[in-house]
Amino acid sequence: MTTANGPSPVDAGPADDVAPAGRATAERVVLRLARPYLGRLVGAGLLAAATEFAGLALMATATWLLMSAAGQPPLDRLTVAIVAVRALAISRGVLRYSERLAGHDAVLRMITDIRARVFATLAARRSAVHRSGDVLSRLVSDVEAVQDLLLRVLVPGSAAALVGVLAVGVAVLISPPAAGALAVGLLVAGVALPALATKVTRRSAAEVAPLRGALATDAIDLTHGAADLAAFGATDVALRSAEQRARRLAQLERRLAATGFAVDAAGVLTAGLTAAAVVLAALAADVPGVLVGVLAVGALAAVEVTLALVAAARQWTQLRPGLARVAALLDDDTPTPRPTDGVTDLVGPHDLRFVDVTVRYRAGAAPALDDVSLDLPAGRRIAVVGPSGAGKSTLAAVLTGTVQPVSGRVTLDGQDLSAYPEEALPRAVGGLLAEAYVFHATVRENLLLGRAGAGEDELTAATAAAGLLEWVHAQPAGWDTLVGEEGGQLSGGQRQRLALARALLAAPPVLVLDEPTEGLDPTAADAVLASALAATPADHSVLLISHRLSGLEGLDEIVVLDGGRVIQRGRHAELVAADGWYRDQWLLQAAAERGYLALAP
Ligand SMILES: Nc1ncnc2c1ncn2[C@@H]1O[C@H](COP(=O)(O)OP(=O)(O)OP(=O)(O)O)[C@@H](O)[C@H]1O
Repeated sequence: MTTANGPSPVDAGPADDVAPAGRATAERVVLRLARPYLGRLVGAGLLAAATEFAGLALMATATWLLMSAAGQPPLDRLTVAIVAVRALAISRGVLRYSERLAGHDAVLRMITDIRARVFATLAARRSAVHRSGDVLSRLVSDVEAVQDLLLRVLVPGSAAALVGVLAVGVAVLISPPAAGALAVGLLVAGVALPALATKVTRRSAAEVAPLRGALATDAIDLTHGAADLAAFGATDVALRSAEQRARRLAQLERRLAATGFAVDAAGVLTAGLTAAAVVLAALAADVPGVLVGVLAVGALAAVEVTLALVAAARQWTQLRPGLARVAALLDDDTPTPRPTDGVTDLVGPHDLRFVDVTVRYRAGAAPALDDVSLDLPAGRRIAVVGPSGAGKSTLAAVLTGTVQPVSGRVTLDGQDLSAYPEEALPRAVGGLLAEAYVFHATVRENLLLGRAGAGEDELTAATAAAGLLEWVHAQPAGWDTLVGEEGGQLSGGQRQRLALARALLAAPPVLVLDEPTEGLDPTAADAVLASALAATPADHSVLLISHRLSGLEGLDEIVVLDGGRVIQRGRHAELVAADGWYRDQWLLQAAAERGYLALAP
């Protein structure tokens, strides 16, 4: 069955690696999210700058101390420097610790907030088309990208820039020409080299991110699909293509590492050349020998600190795709539709209507639903039938709000479905959707997902209606029987019955049943459909999607879809009496099932 949980038509969604044009840049979105934590982050930045400056001052003071001590001056002339060296060494450790504490505290608070938002957005966008491996790696690594942007790019980057400016300021007091040479060196280390690092990293980084996503998906496919791959003899091919991707990734990462080393070497060279230029400028300006030494070591240390900007730039380039995805996911300025007056009460019967609904999954593609109209007042029971790909599951997906029409209206009690808060809609419309998921939990827990707090009688009634009660009673653990990962310890039919029982227990006023008897033999299918319909309260409406035409005699209307269009509609008796798809299919299925039953022991 084709899963119709597609996106709103033509919506590329957050899979885009780059934030859509016209939207705020990823960094701006992250900064907006960071606003509540700005005070803490600025504090962390200042502490980081103080740490680096303490390190720089330590090197300069220690140099002064060593060079002065070589002249064997009276000890009291050195006392202040000795104390300063000790104080700076200790304060550097304390400052670094406080900086890490403040930075991580701010970022971890913020990340908790962002993670919750990402989960909420993904959950709300039930339409997300991404595959589980990709989503999983996004949840983990993209959110970490936000953390890294702050902790490894912005905080150390701004601290390095601040320390560079301070170092030049102090050098000016000793010798302006030496300060000029230092400024040039710092500009090379803090501006030119980071720009170069960004340029050389960008292209490979842009290819690395999607490759990592693809590899995560490969891992899921190779493990979850192992049995099918083996059955079709396709394991080698799948492994080969995964290995190919892994090799390409390794090649790109090697190239990234090599260019990274080259830029690092240029950084070391810059530090040496800057120190040499500072020394020459200071000597030319007749600066005393000890201070020349202090300037030389100070210049080396300052360039070293500023080189942190190279690492920050490199990191930033690698983080950008992830940041763009998180930003695209969270930068949704469209306000969540709030319930308008009178739409909050979703308990009780409802009147649902499709008016000229057209759905298109891709711009330019044929519509999956084409001008479809339906009336589903309270208590009415409709079946939607049609050949594979006719648009049946798409109809259910529109109904549950996972796919948005490109034109036409879907209304619940006269209000557009989109006017309802996403979290409230399932209380009114829901049921057994395509590819229902069975959780690795007990039968009871799987059922209670339909209605938390349901009593034993309700569990029994729903399970009996789905034809699973006998099986439950036959299990040693009864309701507490574990069903295995994705219901793997159940047969296909039992899994389907369990999902149906859960939908019947949930009993939303508009019950959607997408192929409720799939995987059951004809006799069982007829019995289960009849008991499921009988178990549904009379004032609840039902939209049944089925490829089987048996058991539809009692329904109020049968809508035949083909290529997204309604080609026939009416009651079963009318449709079998008229020429057309329904009659042909009915005769074919009846003959096939008679043959099946004749063969059955
Ligand atoms: N998520 C999606 N993205 C793109 N196209 C889709 C998506 N889901 C369905 N389609 C397309 O929309 C059309 C209708 O599909 P739909 O799943 O609604 O058919 P169906 O009648 O339920 O088929 P089946 O009986 O085989 O499940 C098909 O052409 C299908 O390829």
